Amino acid sequence: MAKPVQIEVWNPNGKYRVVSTKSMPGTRWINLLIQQDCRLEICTEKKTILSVDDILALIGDRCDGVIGQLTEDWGETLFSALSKAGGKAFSNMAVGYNNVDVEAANKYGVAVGNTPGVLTETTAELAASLSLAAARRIVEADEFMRAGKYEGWLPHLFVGNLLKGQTVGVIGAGRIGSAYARMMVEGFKMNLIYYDLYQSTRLEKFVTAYGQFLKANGEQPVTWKRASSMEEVLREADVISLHPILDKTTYHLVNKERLALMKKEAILVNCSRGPVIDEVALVEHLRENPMFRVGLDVFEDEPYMKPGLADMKNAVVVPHIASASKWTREGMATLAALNVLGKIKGYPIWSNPNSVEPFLNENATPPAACPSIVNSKALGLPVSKL
Ligand SMILES: NC(=O)c1ccc[n+]([C@@H]2O[C@H](COP(=O)([O-])OP(=O)(O)OC[C@H]3O[C@@H](n4cnc5c(N)ncnc54)[C@H](O)[C@@H]3O)[C@@H](O)[C@H]2O)c1
Ligand SMILES: O=C(O)[C@H](O)CO
Repeated sequence: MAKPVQIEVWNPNGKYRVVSTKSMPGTRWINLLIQQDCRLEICTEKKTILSVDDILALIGDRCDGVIGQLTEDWGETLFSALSKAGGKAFSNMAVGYNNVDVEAANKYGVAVGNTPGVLTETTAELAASLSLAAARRIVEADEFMRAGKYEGWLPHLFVGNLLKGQTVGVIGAGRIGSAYARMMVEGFKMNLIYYDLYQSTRLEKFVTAYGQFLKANGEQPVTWKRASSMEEVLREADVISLHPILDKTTYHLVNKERLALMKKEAILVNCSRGPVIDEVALVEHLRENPMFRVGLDVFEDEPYMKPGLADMKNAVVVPHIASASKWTREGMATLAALNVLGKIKGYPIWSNPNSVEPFLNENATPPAACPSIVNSKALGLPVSKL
C-alpha cells in the first residue's frame, strides 16, 4: 500500500480529477484546467524526484489525467494504474520523453503529451551560452577573480578560442539544433556542418542567404555542409553541439573512439540528454586533453556527475536549466495542461506540433485541440481541422 503524498487542491468540486506531480510556473495552466471543470491536485511533497510508488498514491482510484516530469519513470506500472483509475491522458512537462514507455501507454490506451516548440529558442540560447562560456573560459576566469588571484592584465591570462570564421557542428538539426545553428552562424559568423537523419532545407537556405548578405557587404560569406556521417562533423568542427532525441540510436553517440576524432582544442556542448555522451570516456578525454572544453547541461546519471567531472577546469556544468526562462517554463506548463485537458474533453490533436503559438497567446482562448500527443497515430486519434 503506497503511502499518502502531500497535495494542494484547486476547484475541489470539479468533475474531472487531474493530478500534477509538481508545482509548475505561472497560473494560466491552473486557470485553464479549473475553468474547464477540473479538480486539480498538485503534489507539494518536498522530495525532488517522485518514485513510482509516490505517483501510484497520487493517481489513486480515480484519476482522469496526470501532468508529470521528465525525472519520473512512466512505464507499465503507472500506465496500468492510470488506466485502471479511468485515466485517458498523461503529459510530460518536457519535449523529450525518453522517460516514458510509449508502448506501455499505447497498450493501456493512454495519450502521451509533450511540449515542443515553446522551449526551442530558450534551449538553443543556453547551448550558445555554454559554447561561449567554454570558448572564453568564463567560469574559470570568474572563479579566479573571486578567489582574489587577479594581479593585473597579462598577455596569456585566460586565452580562449575565437569563434568567428570557425566551424560549428550540430548533431541533430531538429527544432533546437537548427535554432542553435542559426544563432552561431548569424551571431558569430561561423560556418556550419551538420548531421541529422533528415535534411534541414530551411537551415541550409538560411545559411545560404546569410552568406550572400555578408558577401554583398564585402565580408567573408559563411558556408554550410550536410555531413554524410557523424564522424565527419566530429573531425571538422571546432564547436559541436548535440541536439538529438535520446533513444537506442543515440545512446553513447559520443564515446571514447569518437572523442578521439575531435580536434584537440574543440568544444563539445550537450543540452540534449546525458546518456548521449559516454561520460566516463568524456572525463578521461578532458583529463588527457586540457585544451578540449565542454559545456554540459545534462548528465548521464542525473542528478549525479561521473567521478572526476566536477574537478575538471575545462568543463562548464549547469543543472539541466536549458529551458529555464520564465516565458518558456510557463508555456511548457500550459501545453502540458492543455494536452491532458484536451484528451479528457475529447478534443482532436493539433495538426502541427511544431507550431504551438496559438496555445500560448495569453489574451485568447486556446484552440479546442491537444497541442502535442506523441502517440496519436498509434491510438488512432483524430486530427484537428483548425
Ligand atoms: N537540456 C534541456 O533542458 C532540454 C530542453 C529541450 C529539449 N531537450 C532535448 O533535446 C531533444 C531535441 O529536442 P527538439 O525539440 O529539437 O527535437 P526534434 O525532434 O525537433 O529534433 C531532434 C532531431 O534529432 C534527430 N535525430 C534523431 N536520431 C538521430 C541520430 N541517431 N543521429 C542524428 N540525429 C538524430 C532527428 O532527426 C531530429 O531532427 C529533446 O528530445 C530533449 O531530449 C533538452
Ligand atoms: O526535454 C525537455 O523539455 C527538457 O529536458 C526540459 O525542458
